[in-house]
Amino acid sequence: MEFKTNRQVILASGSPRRSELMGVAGIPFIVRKPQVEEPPIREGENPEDYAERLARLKARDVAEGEPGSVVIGSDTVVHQDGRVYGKPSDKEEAKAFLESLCGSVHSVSTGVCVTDGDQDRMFSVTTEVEFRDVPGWVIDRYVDSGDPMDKAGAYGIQSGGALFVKEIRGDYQAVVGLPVADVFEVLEEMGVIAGGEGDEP
Ligand SMILES: Cc1cn([C@H]2C[C@H](O)[C@@H](COP(=O)(O)OP(=O)(O)OP(=O)(O)O)O2)c(=O)[nH]c1=O
Repeated sequence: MEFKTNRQVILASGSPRRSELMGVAGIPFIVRKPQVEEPPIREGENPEDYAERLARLKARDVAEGEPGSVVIGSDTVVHQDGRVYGKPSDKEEAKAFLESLCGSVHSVSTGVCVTDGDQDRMFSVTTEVEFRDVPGWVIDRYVDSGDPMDKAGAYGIQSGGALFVKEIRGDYQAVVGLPVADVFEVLEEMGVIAGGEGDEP
């Protein structure tokens, strides 16, 4: 499956997972990596708003140099009871994150910003993920694999982190990093996807 777009669509992301999801959905796109420092969450800011703010920073950064294009920025934040788990800074932190996430439910919020350089469309998608209790040595083995290090909450649900999952409620793709069905819907509403009503097929 491959859709056509009437404008260049740019994914403002260095994440291979996000590229893969755009490809699976058949949306033609190119990649530009945003050059932004991710600021920390503000006092009193909720995680969904934070994820949207970062998504907007990324989209805006890339959109500046790409007039006429539609740019998609995204950010994924893992959180539980008001505590935000970003990417772990080292293996010890990855282990601590996973130990506290195991045996309970946490939320994964992915913020998205789609901008045409003029208007920004922002939304976020939150998925609940329940982790089972996993023996300490399994966590150690997973941390040693290195997989957690570039991922929010120190796990990849699409990779070794799958071993922790008891149940998920919501959009799996949003946990991996991009709620691709929602992104498609926004692009369709913006008239970016060719072949819709009133368009030549
Ligand atoms: C929870 C979870 C996160 N992740 C990843 C998705 C994101 O790449 C990363 C969260 O960090 P982000 O800061 O959202 O994204 P990034 O820095 O990797 O990429 P970019 O800003 O260039 O778009 O965690 C998974 O791959 N699987 C998961 O199950």
